[in-house]
Amino acid sequence: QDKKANVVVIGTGGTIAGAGASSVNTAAYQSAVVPVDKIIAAVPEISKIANVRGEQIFQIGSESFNDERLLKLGKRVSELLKQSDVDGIVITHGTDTIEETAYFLNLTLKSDKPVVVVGSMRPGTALGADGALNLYDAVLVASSKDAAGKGTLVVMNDEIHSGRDVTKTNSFKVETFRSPYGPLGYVVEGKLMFYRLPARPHTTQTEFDIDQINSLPRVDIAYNYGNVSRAAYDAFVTAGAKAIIHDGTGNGSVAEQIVPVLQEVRSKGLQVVRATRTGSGVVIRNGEQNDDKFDWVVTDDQNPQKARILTALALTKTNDSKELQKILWKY
Ligand SMILES: NC(=O)CC[C@H](N)C(=O)O
Repeated sequence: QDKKANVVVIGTGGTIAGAGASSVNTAAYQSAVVPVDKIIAAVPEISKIANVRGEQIFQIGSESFNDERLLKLGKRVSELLKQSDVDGIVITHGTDTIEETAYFLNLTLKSDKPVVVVGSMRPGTALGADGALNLYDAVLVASSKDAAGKGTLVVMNDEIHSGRDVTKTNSFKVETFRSPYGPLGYVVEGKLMFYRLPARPHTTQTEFDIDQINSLPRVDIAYNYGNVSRAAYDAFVTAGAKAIIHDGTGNGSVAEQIVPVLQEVRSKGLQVVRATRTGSGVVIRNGEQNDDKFDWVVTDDQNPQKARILTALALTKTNDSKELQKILWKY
């Protein structure tokens, strides 16, 4: 690179901003305590690859992300992306909900500039801390023209993932982020190596624009298991949900006592979205249940938490179940 890129690192908290009482605390520590400027300063190698400045937007565990914070983050990223003196963005983020934030940004940002979400599984104080290298790699990706136009990316553990696909699969290991179809590429020794491209529309190719969205309709997720009852569904209806993601067993199957509940939910105007709790695969329309008859919709391969994000965005555009189904299959 002849000229160093300008990258803004937005701090939101998480373990990458965490600190433990001792170096052997790899999994027990306080997250979201180290300011973003201190996290950047701890990796002086970064100044050789980019001009970086930090901006602290939140200092939270990512489990505490809500729609309001998601919108605030998205709007700030969008604002920065419009500045000619900003070439790329890195967001330091707790890993628990990275996949939701990354999918949301992937669907709503209107820019080709690289946006990279990064976290760590061990705090900076731990033996084998992974945050410094992850941050270095994230800045590298955010500075690179090769990463432009590929949607919002998640960089962790030497891998570059699409924000659409990536999901956290292990509660404590460094090797926790996986995409069902593999990462888009690697970052090794300061080099980006891409092998795949996202097939689904993202960022500039979608109908969702963060600048135009000021609130998200309430969408809840009802987890299913043996002996499941209607209690959660009723509570979500009472709370004012506009859609319920039925986090179903297997292929989004519905227990016999829940079938009439979902019919009732739909008759009250809420959308019913069948998803799978298995962690992978697509839910087949009219497979386990007659979706045509009940006017329910199915997820494609989005896990329930990603389906919640997409459904909420879809409901800002339409409340027609056929349109919603098309959107779930498109993105
Ligand atoms: N590894 C992590 O980042 C987890 C810490 C915290 N629960 C969070 O998601 O922010």
